Amino acid sequence: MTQATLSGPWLAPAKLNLFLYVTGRRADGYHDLQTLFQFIDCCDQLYFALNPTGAIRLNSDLDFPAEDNLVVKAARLLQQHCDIKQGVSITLDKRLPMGGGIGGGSSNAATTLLVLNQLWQCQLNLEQLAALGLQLGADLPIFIHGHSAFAEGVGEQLQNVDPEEKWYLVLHPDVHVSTPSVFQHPKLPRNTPKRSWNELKSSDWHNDCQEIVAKVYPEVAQALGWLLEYAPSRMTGTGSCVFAAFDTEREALAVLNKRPKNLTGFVCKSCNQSPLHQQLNQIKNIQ
Ligand SMILES: C[C@@](CO)(OP(=O)(O)O)[C@H](O)COP(=O)(O)OP(=O)(O)OC[C@H]1O[C@@H](n2ccc(N)nc2=O)[C@H](O)[C@@H]1O
Ligand SMILES: Nc1ncnc2c1ncn2[C@@H]1O[C@H](COP(=O)(O)OP(=O)(O)O)[C@@H](O)[C@H]1O
Repeated sequence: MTQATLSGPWLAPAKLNLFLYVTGRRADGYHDLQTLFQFIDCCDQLYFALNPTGAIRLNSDLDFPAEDNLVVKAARLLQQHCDIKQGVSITLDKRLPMGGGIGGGSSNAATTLLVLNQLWQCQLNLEQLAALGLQLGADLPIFIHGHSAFAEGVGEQLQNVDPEEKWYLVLHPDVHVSTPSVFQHPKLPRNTPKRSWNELKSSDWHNDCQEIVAKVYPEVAQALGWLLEYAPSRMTGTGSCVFAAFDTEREALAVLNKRPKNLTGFVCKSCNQSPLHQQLNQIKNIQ
């Protein structure tokens, strides 16, 4: 595999939380969850160019400082952890909506860790990369892990599962929901009883954050109310995106095309192996 191919584009897929239950509050302020993660084939793209100077640079259209970007934080963390002398210029082609509960920022950071682990020859395994990633956010481990999972703890205890791969219509209400504000809300249900995967997989699926978020953000309530007319629908993560499953792309597109003008959305296919890990495996097979 040539260095040019390794430079990109590398995919950073989004995720859906097919269910999300808050089962307790921990002493460190975080909440224990039980959630089902599945990837979707909607992705940001990243490019990497190594340099000998040690500098880490980011090219992107995002309107906040590069130093606050999880991509730069991930590159710096790995560089320091492995005492790497090389630097990297990273180009981020942002396509995923931000603050929508589909994990774009965490996925960008996970792609950065996984790809730089190869390019800088750090030789960390997935477990070590996931532990490093967890320092940047609770959603990092699932993207490092790369397979759909039933997750517990803050999302770092992962059990591989294979939920049916469906077509999803995802609506993105025009609001940015802050994850900390949802977890700080006094009325968030925090004590849903823990259940086993066996029990959960055959029950109806819900999201414990949905009611609060729909109350605070009427845009989320409107999107959910509209989509529920067509199919069972839920919010992903702490919102703002809501989704419904369909058996075919055609059915999902037909509903998308009927949406009111003020709603944006997209249709995607879910997949149990992360599109990034599909790319990484291709490289392993070629090398
Ligand atoms: C809830 C989930 C479910 O997938 O989804 P998102 O909607 O954000 O994608 C995630 O666990 C979010 O993960 P992530 O977005 O990485 O959150 P973090 O940066 O680690 O946490 C932001 C803040 O949210 C709160 N937080 C987060 C996760 C958690 N299990 N309990 C919490 O109380 C904490 O106050 C924390 O400081
Ligand atoms: N590479 C990145 N992509 C998106 N958001 C980022 C990134 N780096 C840092 N952030 C910050 O994280 C916030 C939430 O990002 P995102 O992952 O899109 O949302 P969510 O956790 O709701 O899925 C953004 O509003 C932004 O302030």
